[in-house]
Amino acid sequence: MIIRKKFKFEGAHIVRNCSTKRCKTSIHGHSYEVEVFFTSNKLDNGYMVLDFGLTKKHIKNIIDSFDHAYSLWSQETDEFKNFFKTNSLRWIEMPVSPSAEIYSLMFLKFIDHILKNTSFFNGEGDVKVSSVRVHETKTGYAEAFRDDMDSIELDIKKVVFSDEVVNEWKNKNELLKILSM
Ligand SMILES: Nc1nc2c(c(=O)[nH]1)N=C([C@H](O)[C@H](O)COP(=O)(O)OP(=O)(O)OP(=O)(O)O)CN2
Repeated sequence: MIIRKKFKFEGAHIVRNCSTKRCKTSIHGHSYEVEVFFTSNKLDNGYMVLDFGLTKKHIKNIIDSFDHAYSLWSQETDEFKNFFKTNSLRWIEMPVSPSAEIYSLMFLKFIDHILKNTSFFNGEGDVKVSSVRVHETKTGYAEAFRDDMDSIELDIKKVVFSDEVVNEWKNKNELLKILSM
């Protein structure tokens, strides 16, 4: 059985080295929709794969981190990076350029890590994230599956959230502990 929970964020970026000129040369934003798909080998005591409510804790925090935020590629120049870090409170620095493909793979990895390091107490089975679909526009999305997990090097421990982003996390200390595992 598979369930899906939808999240959204309003984010800004540049995707360097892509083919589309506007996309690679100018800061622009999207109203992203993120669909997260979960599977399990059994249903919990409420006959659910995973109560949707439980996804609104740490998983929602991670995706919402990118809301009203600039996704900053770590290979930008120091001048460019410093500009964002000194003039905008909400930013995320990431080791790979923020295409829709990368958002979907990165969220898949974060959610997989969170699920592996979270205990559930209502008879849940082996709950796994099976894929993450990131709609960048009304017409285009990317979807990352578990088989894609090692397709490119993307270490989530190298993703840096600005202080403002972290300080807005609900259950901040719990999530920081999970991310440090
Ligand atoms: N495979 C990908 N292609 C493109 C990505 C991406 O992440 N993965 N990103 C972009 C740009 O960010 C761009 O802003 C979105 O491109 P596009 O879908 O062409 O946007 P439009 O609104 O112009 O498209 P419509 O056809 O008008 O809906 C580019 N490509």
